[in-house]
Amino acid sequence: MADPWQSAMDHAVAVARKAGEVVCDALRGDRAVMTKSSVVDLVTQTDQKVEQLIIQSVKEKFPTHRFIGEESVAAGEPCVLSDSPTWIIDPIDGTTNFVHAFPFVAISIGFAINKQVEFGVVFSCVEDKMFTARRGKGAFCNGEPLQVSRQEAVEQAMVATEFGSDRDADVVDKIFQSLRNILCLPVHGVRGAGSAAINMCLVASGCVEAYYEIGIHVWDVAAASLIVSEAGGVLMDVEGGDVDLMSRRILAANSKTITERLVKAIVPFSLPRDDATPPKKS
Ligand SMILES: O=P(O)(O)OC[C@@]1(O)O[C@H](CO)[C@@H](O)[C@@H]1O
Ligand SMILES: [Mg+2]
Ligand SMILES: [Mg+2]
Repeated sequence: MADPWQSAMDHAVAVARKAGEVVCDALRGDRAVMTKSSVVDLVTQTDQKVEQLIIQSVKEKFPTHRFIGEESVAAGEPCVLSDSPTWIIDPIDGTTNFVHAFPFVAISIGFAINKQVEFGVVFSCVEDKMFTARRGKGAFCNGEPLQVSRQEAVEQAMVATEFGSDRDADVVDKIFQSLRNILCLPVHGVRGAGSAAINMCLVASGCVEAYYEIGIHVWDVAAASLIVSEAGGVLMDVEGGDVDLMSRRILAANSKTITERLVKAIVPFSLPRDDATPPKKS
């Protein structure tokens, strides 16, 4: 039976590539920086321009579809995932990297129906790596199949995480406690690309065994969550329960064995859910 969403996925790949050209052009020019939730939570006109490019392009082909876009939510749109076909968009995942021309920036486009991600596209545009996944049909990078690492020993694992943009001392302390616990398991190393989407694609590619973070948003991880699972990986909450893409917490890994060791090391804390934050519009 023909895949009813193949044309939508093809469109996502095409518009992600076009958005990547805009981002890479902007990397060669000036990048006016603005701030959002804190002085280190950055946004640029390129983030906003790319998100509008993607949304307008999709609306022309799929006028009844819904959207969750990082910069639209920042501007006051609700962050609500209904059963309707919904595009979950991070126009630039890794904006801080983009501002500093640190070469790991991704356009992330997830597509969900009945609250389940059906395809995911992450374009790491400086690397020119197009990561894709369709539910039940595998994960790929530039058309090559992806498979998570087969390493089951955490002591021989590489783990990815990020420090996030919260500079509250208590939150930073918890982040560092987790980092210390994990380093001392021990693990071979800890890395961070500066983008949740790229970190998760590194899990799917077998380059790191796991990625965890508390502070992410649904648009950071929706597309990459399917890329990880279709590459044979597992997704869960940092405390070991089912993953909840609206919870602002995620643990993506190559195996349950690795996740079980990491869950014991991570110091959990909770943040307001993405779908609990009231829209800013009056
Ligand atoms: O605001 P952005 O760039 O879309 O995303 C923020 C982000 O890059 O920052 C975190 C690193 O701390 C990542 O987990 C997340 O993807
Ligand atoms: Mg992001
Ligand atoms: Mg972003």
